[in-house]
Amino acid sequence: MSPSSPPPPVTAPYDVLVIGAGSGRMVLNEAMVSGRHTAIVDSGPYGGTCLNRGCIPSKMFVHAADVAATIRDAARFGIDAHIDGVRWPDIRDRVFGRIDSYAASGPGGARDAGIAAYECRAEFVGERRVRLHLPTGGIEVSADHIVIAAGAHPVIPDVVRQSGVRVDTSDTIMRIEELPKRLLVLGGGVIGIEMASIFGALGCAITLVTQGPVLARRAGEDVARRFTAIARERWDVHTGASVTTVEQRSDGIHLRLSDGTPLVGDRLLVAAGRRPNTAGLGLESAGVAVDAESGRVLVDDYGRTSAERVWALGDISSEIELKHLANSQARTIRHNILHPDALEPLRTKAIPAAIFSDPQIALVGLTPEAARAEGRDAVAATRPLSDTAYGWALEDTTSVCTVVAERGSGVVLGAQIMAPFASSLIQPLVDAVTRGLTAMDAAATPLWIHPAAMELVENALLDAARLARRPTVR
Ligand SMILES: Cc1cc2nc3c(=O)[nH]c(=O)nc-3n(C[C@H](O)[C@H](O)[C@H](O)COP(=O)(O)OP(=O)(O)OC[C@H]3O[C@@H](n4cnc5c(N)ncnc54)[C@H](O)[C@@H]3O)c2cc1C
Ligand SMILES: NC(=O)c1ccc[n+]([C@@H]2O[C@H](COP(=O)([O-])OP(=O)(O)OC[C@H]3O[C@@H](n4cnc5c(N)ncnc54)[C@H](O)[C@@H]3O)[C@@H](O)[C@H]2O)c1
Repeated sequence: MSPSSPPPPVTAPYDVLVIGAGSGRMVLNEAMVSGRHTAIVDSGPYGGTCLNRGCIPSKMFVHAADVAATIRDAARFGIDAHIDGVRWPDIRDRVFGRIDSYAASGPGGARDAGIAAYECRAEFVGERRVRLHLPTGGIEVSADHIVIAAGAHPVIPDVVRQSGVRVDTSDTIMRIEELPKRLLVLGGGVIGIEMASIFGALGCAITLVTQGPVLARRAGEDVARRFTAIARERWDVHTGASVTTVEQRSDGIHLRLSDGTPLVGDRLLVAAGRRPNTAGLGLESAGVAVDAESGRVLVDDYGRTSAERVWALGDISSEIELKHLANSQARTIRHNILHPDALEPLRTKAIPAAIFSDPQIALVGLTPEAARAEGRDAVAATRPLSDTAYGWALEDTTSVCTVVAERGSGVVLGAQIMAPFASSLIQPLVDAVTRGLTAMDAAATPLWIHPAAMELVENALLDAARLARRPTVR
């Protein structure tokens, strides 16, 4: 079969059919495909959110933003430099020039690997029976196992949707034609912060509105408070705020907040959370149960839905929406389909996360508050990067690492970092939490390169080990 030709209509059942060619594609590796009749179907570009409109493009933009920020900051180091121009079309096209061709080759790549790849919407019409809405007409296929990996989409709050004003989401903002002078951002979570960091560094004036009291709430109270303070110096930040009206006027998009504050911008980016793509999937006819409130497909510890031999993974079923977790779930479900007598549970512990803002934020395990809420007797040691030689090199005044450890045993329960490259610096702490290492073991077993930024992590671990040895003061 040529890479671009569609698969022939099939009447015989597939052994495995995957709905969603984002993380779902990982289910169909060589071991799974070999000797089996497999298929994958996707209604959008292959590669899903991460490749086409999520992790990868956003981080490619983050790098361009970091370059701009470095130039703006250069005078602090005795180097006078200024930005002569920001060529947005070139920044954008560098990103999508690479990504779009990669995505376009997805179906062909799958076919070359022996998978029947369909490019259309899938809808359950019965127990492990799916209608494929091909442009040439619908066909029905069945499969012994079906994996639902259909992802999630951005939520548009009612007040915005009902206004009829054209807004952006993370699906569209990275492909716009020109940079807005003033960007309104609704939402102070991961996407809001990353996009504000990118567009702010590229020269847009950012106004960010969020419901919560701080930005990056999930990073823990201390980091969230520190990050919010930095954000307030750069952007016009409105916390604890809700939007009551949205209006398109000749001079831009106007928002009014519940306290009466008027705001105006050239574009409005809505980053108010995401909702699973269950609508139109026909899950009822397949007997797949969905949580009414969150809209997530319900799965057990092994990734099984309520329907026999129907599995689900990634953003459609997971409370934590991260690509590395979705990939891990795909690997586990693949194992579970191949080894029905030796099922493995989905990973639920020590799932790291990062916000690729400026500065970056990264976390794993418990925050000090979460440890307290779980009734743990825990200590928290916070170290600034400015205590290390690398911090001096950066003239850093804001970066910190907190290690949370169990009092007595010193076992590392969690960590939060706000620093340049926090998404990389966190990795030894991810290892410590995953393996249940004590802070002293994690700090003293390896040698740490001097004078690297990683000494921040070593120091915080040593502090946590010391604190954990102290008895509780009552
Ligand atoms: C802007 C942004 C930045 C992000 N950055 C990061 C990051 O840095 N790190 C990180 O870990 N995570 C990041 N994420 C989250 C990450 O992208 C997702 O958690 C991950 O991609 C989810 O994978 P998935 O396979 O569950 O869903 P998806 O990748 O969304 O795949 C679902 C696929 O199913 C298809 N589909 C849906 N319905 C149907 C249907 N009825 N029939 C056929 N096909 C269908 C869709 O077209 C889609 O291709 C980011 C997300 C966004 C939005
Ligand atoms: N670096 C990464 O790993 C990365 C990057 C981007 C996205 N993601 C994933 O995508 C998911 C979705 O991101 P997100 O930023 O859309 O969601 P989020 O849940 O992280 O943040 C949503 C924010 O919007 C605010 N909000 C919600 N409704 C609002 C309203 N009506 N008015 C004002 N504020 C409102 C919330 O208070 C919250 O701060 C994340 O949870 C994350 O898992 C990950």
